[in-house]
Amino acid sequence: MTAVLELRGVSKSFGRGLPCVLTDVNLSVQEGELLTLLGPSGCGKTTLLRLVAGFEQPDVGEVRVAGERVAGEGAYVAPEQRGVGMVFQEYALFPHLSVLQNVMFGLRGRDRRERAREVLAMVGLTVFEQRFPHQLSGGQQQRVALARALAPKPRLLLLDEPFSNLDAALRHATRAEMHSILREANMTAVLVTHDQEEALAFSDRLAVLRGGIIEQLGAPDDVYRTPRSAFVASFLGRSNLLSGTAHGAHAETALGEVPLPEPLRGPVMLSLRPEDFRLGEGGVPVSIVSREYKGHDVTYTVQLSGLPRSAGSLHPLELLVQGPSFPLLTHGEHTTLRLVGPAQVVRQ
Ligand SMILES: Nc1ncnc2c1ncn2[C@@H]1O[C@H](COP(=O)(O)OP(=O)(O)OP(=O)(O)O)[C@@H](O)[C@H]1O
Repeated sequence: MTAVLELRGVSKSFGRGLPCVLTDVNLSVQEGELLTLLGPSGCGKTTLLRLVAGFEQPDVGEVRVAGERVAGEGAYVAPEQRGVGMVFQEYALFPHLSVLQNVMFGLRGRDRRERAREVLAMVGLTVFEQRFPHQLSGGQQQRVALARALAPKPRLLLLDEPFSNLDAALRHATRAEMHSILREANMTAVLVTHDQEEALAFSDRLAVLRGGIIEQLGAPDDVYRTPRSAFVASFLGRSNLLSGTAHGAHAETALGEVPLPEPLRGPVMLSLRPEDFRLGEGGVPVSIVSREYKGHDVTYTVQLSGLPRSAGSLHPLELLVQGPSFPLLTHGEHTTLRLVGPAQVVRQ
């Protein structure tokens, strides 16, 4: 099967002697796949999208769209020739054109009106076709932008933080709608976001970027359950990073013996998710330091009691633990803590 998008050994810097914004990026996206690029501000997400769109050129490596080399090794195909559509954070609609005219803009041929109406129906905006952008909500404007990007039947769609201008409730609804529209159209898309919840909910696979390097790539549940580095463990969800010494199937830690996913020896760093603990069901004694009440559950910060302070640390070990929202535990309360989920060995 030919990948719709393929990046091979792509590196990019913005001037001689300046550090690489992207380093040796290899990535392929299959037909109908929704892939998310996730990472902190400045890690190179937008630069990667701009390279795919054709607004930037790689220093090294190549970009292929549907098997055709569009950049690298002397090749350069202009953005408008790549068959790549884009949706941005700011919807970039023409304020003086109606919804229908906005979607028709850029289409050629006698059937442009029919095609525009077809995509407006796809995004559920047929009744608004004569309105102007300012007469629509943010979520509706974003759907017009999506319709406009889909209208020329692109081979690939790039979505750059498309939901970040919307408030929380609308962001959630628009994301779900956009997801089902893209699925229905069997569209191949790359989404850029720094929002981990969005990446987990939206994608078939996600790539976590750090300093221009893909640190981990995989299905959202795989990356969440088996982060390979301390950075991925902490960036995608919350994690407790705990050092220990591995003796085969177990590691000796401040929490006692923790089972390892595979036998190891020597110093290790473990990632333990807050939801993989139970409070009040035996284990080591702890006290509640603080709590963050979230309605459906609570995240407690707990402190291990009665343990010697770890070497070199001035503070007793504190851990994040997710618990049920009823009954609530209060500050200073003493209870017990037991690890019930798997520990993951991560590199620092
Ligand atoms: N045209 C440019 N000239 C020089 N440096 C640039 C240029 N565009 C981006 N950079 C630098 O490249 C790095 C990556 O920027 P990029 O916009 O790709 O990051 P990002 O992950 O999308 O960040 P954000 O989430 O904040 O949008 C940053 O350090 C930025 O300052």
